[in-house]
Amino acid sequence: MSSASPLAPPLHPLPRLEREGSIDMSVMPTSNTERSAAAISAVGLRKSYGDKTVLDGLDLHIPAGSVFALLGPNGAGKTTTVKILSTLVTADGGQARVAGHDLAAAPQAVRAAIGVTGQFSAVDGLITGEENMLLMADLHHLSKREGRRVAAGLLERFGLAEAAKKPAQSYSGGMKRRLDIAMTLVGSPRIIFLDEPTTGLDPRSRHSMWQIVRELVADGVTVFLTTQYLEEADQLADRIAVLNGGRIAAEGTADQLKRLVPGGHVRLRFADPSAYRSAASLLREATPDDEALALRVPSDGSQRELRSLLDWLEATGIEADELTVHTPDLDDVFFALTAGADQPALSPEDVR
Ligand SMILES: Nc1ncnc2c1ncn2[C@@H]1O[C@H](COP(=O)(O)OP(=O)(O)OP(=O)(O)O)[C@@H](O)[C@H]1O
Repeated sequence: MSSASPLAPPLHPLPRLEREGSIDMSVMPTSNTERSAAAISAVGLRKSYGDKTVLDGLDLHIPAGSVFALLGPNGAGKTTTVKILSTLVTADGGQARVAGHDLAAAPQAVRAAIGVTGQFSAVDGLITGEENMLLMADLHHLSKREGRRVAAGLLERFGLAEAAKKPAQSYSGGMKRRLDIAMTLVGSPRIIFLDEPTTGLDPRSRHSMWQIVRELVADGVTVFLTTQYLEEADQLADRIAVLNGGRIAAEGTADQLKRLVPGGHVRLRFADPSAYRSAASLLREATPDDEALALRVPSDGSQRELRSLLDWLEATGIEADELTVHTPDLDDVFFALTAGADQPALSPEDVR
């Protein structure tokens, strides 16, 4: 499996949208032969339970060595996607390749290349953290000596060395999650699925989990993350996809997604009241704030729009003392894109 830099340019840039227009819900193209090597790719994945369609043609392309976050409201099908891609559940239709292996034709090879942690924890509470690790080492057919070496190293790395001889059921939620990930790493997987890894954790444990993810990625591991926390996706993911109605409603970097919803603006602040007044009279689309001597100019924050604003200021000889770009946050994007899901959806205005 070749690796690709997480800093590679966007594989399928989102289309530019009309500023005042509605959100483009179109699915981004995913079957492009010019793509870089994928750790995970899927085309047209489908899954129904009874007459409920959970996945209705899911397309994915996740470059090796990157973090991909799948967001979606409760019941959107995030866990179902993880279960399919990790061979725990079979899809009704579509194709997927994980670590270069076809999911349907070579599920054993897929299983050997991946690790899965999250909502279905593998931790046995009745035995110690160390015993859990050694059990894992046995499952991976490591020799006793090698198993002890790997277990000790991982327990140390995840801050569990002191608690190693205590039963796992005495661990805090954060410690259990760390043990779960440590157990997954015994097999040195190149791809890890983390299904809601920080749900229920306090902020400190959440940050320590984020650090673990960053370290995994620095080691070249590909991380497929599902999360309810938009900040988590924002912090960790190279690319984020929002799952809604069984399909990917939008996909891109956090910044690209934020540009999808209206509400972004540039704030120009002036020290000189006369400069402020002339700018306000010329920039008709701007919302003035007389008290702060500031103008709020609608903008998607793109380089093109910023350049045209700066060019305009230059041409008119108006000098702003401060220019700040404000993009909507991921909450805005999430609410806007998942309107129509099972629970009441809010418009971007409602959440601003
Ligand atoms: N084994 C099953 N049998 C029947 N329905 C199922 C089964 N597994 C999942 N579902 C249904 O499929 C839908 C998607 O479930 P899934 O757990 O994938 O959602 P999710 O996005 O992970 O949600 P959450 O954020 O709440 O964990 C839900 O409506 C769920 O009830």
